[in-house]
Amino acid sequence: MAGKVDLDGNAIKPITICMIGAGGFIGSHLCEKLMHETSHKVLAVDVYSDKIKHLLEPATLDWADRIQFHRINIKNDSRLEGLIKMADLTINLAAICTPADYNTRPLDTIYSNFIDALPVVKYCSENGKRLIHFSTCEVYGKTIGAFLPKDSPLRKDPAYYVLKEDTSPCIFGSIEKQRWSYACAKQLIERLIYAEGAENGLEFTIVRPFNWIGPRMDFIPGIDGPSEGVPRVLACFSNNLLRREPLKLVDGGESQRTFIYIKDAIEAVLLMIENPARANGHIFNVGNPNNEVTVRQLAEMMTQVYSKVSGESSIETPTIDVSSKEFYGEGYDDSDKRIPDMTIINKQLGWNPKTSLWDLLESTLTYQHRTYAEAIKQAMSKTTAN
Ligand SMILES: NC(=O)c1ccc[n+]([C@@H]2O[C@H](COP(=O)([O-])OP(=O)(O)OC[C@H]3O[C@@H](n4cnc5c(N)ncnc54)[C@H](O)[C@@H]3O)[C@@H](O)[C@H]2O)c1
Ligand SMILES: O=c1ccn([C@@H]2O[C@H](COP(=O)(O)OP(=O)(O)O[C@H]3OC[C@](O)(CO)[C@H]3O)[C@@H](O)[C@H]2O)c(=O)[nH]1
Repeated sequence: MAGKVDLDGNAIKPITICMIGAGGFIGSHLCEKLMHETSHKVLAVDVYSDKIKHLLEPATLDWADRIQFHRINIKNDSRLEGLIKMADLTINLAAICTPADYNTRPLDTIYSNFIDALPVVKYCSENGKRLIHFSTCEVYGKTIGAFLPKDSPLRKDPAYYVLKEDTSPCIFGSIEKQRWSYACAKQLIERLIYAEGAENGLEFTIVRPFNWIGPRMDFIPGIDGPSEGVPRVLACFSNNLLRREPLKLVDGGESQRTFIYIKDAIEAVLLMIENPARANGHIFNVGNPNNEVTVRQLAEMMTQVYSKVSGESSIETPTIDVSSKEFYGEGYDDSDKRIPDMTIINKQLGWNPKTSLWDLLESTLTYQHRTYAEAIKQAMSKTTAN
C-alpha cells in the first residue's frame, strides 16, 4: 500500500499490532481490513481462531507473513508481555460481552472486563506502547430522560438522551441488578487507562462501540459456538428466523438501540490506528445515530428482510413477548436508549457512518441464510427423526 497518507498528509509507516481478542466478531473484521487494505503486521491473540481461519490458511496467501496467531488465554500466560513489547500498538478487544452473562456470571464478567485487562494496560504503560482499548456504550447506562415522567416533554429534548463522551453521566442500577457488572468493570478500566495517561503518559484511545452488527457476530445456538448460552440480539433473532420460530421480545421490546454496520465501524478503527496524533488521549463513541429502532421494530424489520433474502414467507405469529426474568434470569436490567453524539469523532477523524439499517440487515441476513440455513434444516430433521 505504498503512498498511503494519514489525515494530515504524512506517509503511513507499516506497524506491528498486538490484537488481543482478534478471533472474535470485531477482531475478525479488523484483521480482514488490515490484511486486505494495509501493510501492517498483526500478532493475533485469542483462545479461538475459527472466525479468522480464512486469514491464517493456506500459508500461500498474500499476507501470510503479516499475520501470526497466538493461542493465548491472557488470564494466565507469561507470553503476553513479550508480544506487547514486540508491537508498536496493542488493541484490546478481549472480553465477556454478552448481556446474558452479566447477571448470571457476574464474577467472570468483572474479572474478564477489569482484572484481565489490567496487565495489558500495565505492560503498555511500562513499555511506552500505545493502547487502543475497547470499552462499550454501556458505560452510559440509562439516559437522564429515563427518570423523567413518561409524559414529560423534556423526554423529547436531546439534552436528556444523547450520549456525549465528555459530559454525559454514567447511570447504573442498584448492586442487585447484576446486569451492570459489565458496565461498571468497563467504566473502571476506562478510568484506570485515563489515569495512566494523566500520571504516567500512556498513549491511549478508548472506543465505545454502539451495537456494531454484521456477519460472524456471536454464534447460532446448537450449530456453532457454545452449545448453551444466549447470544446478542442479532444472533438470537437470526436463530429464530432460521428455525421458523417467533422472535422473543424481552419486556415488550420497548428498549431502543442504534445499530451500525461492522464495516462502517471498522473504517473508524483504522482511522484511529493510522492517525495516532488525532486519536491519542480521546474516548470515541462509534455508532450510527441515524439507525435508531425499538427492539420490536428491529424484529419486524429483520422478519421482512429475512423473507426477502430467503424467499420464505414469514410465520403466522412472528413475535412473542417474554419477561426479562424468564429470558435472562434474576438481576437483569436494561439501557433504555442509546444515541451516540458524534461531535468528537467527527472533529478528530472526520468519520461518519454510511449504511442504513435496512441495507446492513440485508447483507447480514443474506450471510446468515447462506451460512446456516442448511445446517439448521439438517439439525432440525435429526431432532424430529429421534
Ligand atoms: N460488538 C459490539 O457491538 C460491542 C459493543 C460494545 C462493546 N464491545 C466491546 O468490543 C470488544 C469486542 O467485542 P466483540 O463483539 O468482538 O466480542 P467477541 O466475544 O466476539 O470477541 C471477544 C474475543 O475475545 C476473546 N477473549 C475473551 N477472553 C479472552 C482471554 N482471557 N484470552 C484471550 N482471548 C479472550 C474471545 O475468545 C473472543 O474471541 C469487547 O471488549 C466488547 O466489550 C463490542
Ligand atoms: O432475543 C432477544 C435478545 C435480546 N433482546 C433485547 O434486545 C436488546 C439488545 O440486546 P443485545 O444486543 O443482546 O445487547 P445490549 O444492546 O443490551 O448490550 C450490548 O450492547 C453493547 C455490548 O456492550 C456489547 O455488544 C452489550 O452489552 C435488549 O433490550 C434485549 O433485552 C430481545 O428482546 N430478544
